[in-house]
Amino acid sequence: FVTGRTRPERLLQYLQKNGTRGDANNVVDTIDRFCGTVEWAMNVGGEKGKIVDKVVLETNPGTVLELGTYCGYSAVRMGRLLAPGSRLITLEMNPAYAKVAKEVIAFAGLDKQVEVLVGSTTELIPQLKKKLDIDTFDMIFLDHWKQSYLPDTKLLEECGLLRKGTVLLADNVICPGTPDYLQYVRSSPKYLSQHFPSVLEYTNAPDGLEKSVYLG
Ligand SMILES: Nc1ncnc2c1ncn2[C@@H]1O[C@H](Cn2cc(CNC(=O)c3cc([N+](=O)[O-])cc(O)c3O)nn2)[C@@H](O)[C@H]1O
Ligand SMILES: [Mg+2]
Repeated sequence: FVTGRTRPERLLQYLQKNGTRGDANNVVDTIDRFCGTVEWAMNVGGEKGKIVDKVVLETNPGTVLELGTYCGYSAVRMGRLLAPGSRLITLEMNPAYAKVAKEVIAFAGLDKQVEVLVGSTTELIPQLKKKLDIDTFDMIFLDHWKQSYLPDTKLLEECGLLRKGTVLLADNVICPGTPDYLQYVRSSPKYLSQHFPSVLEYTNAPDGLEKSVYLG
């Protein structure tokens, strides 16, 4: 048994005990085993994760921005598929979670490709161009507070961080659900959206991902 105070700490302890350091595929499988057999956690998970893998491989992004790192599962899942020299920036406002995520990402051997920034999206998004030598992102993964998806998408547009063809991939558009975000990306002429039905991580409850291409 593991003795961490918080769920992310228990997940990290389980990984350190049962995982293979430097093997990102094994880290993904080990976290999925923890969540499937010991304790549920809000990672995108294995089923939806296969759809994330497909979109990342099709997009082959040089720069990825993730909103809501949590334990770093999806950062490792996407980071393991990036071409050498590509970068994934992930934003996490909870310092304790960010600390766990940094250790999970380092355990997977991806600390060169993946960078965790601690702070809220509202505070960090306007600073990204200055902080990083990144002009626009090729892909955005939204997995933070569901009511923040829409305002943060508009903020990304206003800050000029999207370009023609940027792929937005949103988790949980069915469960817990992001109705205002879905309505926006499906009705706005600025986006071309596609829905990928799936199940909520580690359960058989209906959920799904929404892939929306920014048309500029
Ligand atoms: N504006 C924000 N800026 C930066 N980090 C944020 C922000 N909002 C939440 N976070 C961070 O995301 C992490 C994880 N998180 C994600 C959510 C929202 N996600 C869910 O609530 C969720 C819930 C379920 N579920 O209930 O079944 C399943 C999922 O896949 C989910 O992503 N809340 N905290 C937390 O560490 C939090 O600090
Ligand atoms: Mg999620």
